[in-house]
Amino acid sequence: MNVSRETQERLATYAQLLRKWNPKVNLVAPGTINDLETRHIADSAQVHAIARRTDDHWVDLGTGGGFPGLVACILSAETAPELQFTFVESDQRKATFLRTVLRETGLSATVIAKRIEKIPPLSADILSARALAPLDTLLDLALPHGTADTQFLFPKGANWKKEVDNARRRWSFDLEIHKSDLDPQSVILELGDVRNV
Ligand SMILES: C[S@@+](CC[C@H](N)C(=O)[O-])C[C@H]1O[C@@H](n2cnc3c(N)ncnc32)[C@H](O)[C@@H]1O
Repeated sequence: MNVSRETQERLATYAQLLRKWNPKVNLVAPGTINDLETRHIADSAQVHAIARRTDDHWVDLGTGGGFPGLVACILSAETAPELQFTFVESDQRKATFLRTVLRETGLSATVIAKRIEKIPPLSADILSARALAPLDTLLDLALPHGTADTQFLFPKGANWKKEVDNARRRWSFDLEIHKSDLDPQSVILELGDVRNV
């Protein structure tokens, strides 16, 4: 990754903490921990690369161990330092992990350790979520936290076409499909102008 030394150090601190916490908190599937940099972090960096640079507030729902929100936060400290991040993660131990990484990397972001359905609207300019729910139900969770202009960014696996077809039954939206550089079957769905039909 072509990033500054400071960003490299922050990513290394994050990876080190994740490896330390993972056996107890299950932040990523144990079988994928060896691919942390090449899989989870690189996957999240692709989302950051697509995100608009001009916005104020990025919300990541169901952040878990930090994908893609915390990686985007670390990378944005270099590319878009004004961008504010909010992570919503209802699991208290995972939320504590996220706060620990923020403290150890010297970054600030808001961590809301509550259920997405229970919190007031967040007015996201950019809203991301990975592995939280199928697109149809994901939009139920995400839309209350967006605005008319929100850029929705959802990494999806091999099933993405089916998810889009299902979602079109209840939702209309502009869609741009970004192919993943890491897995030929995976994509990042970029949605805009999302409406209930
Ligand atoms: C499968 S994990 C994915 C974590 C991360 N986004 C990733 O891709 O590695 C889903 C996460 O969403 C959280 N979650 C699920 N439903 C939620 C809800 N309604 N409100 C807040 N967090 C939720 C879970 O605690 C879990 O950490």
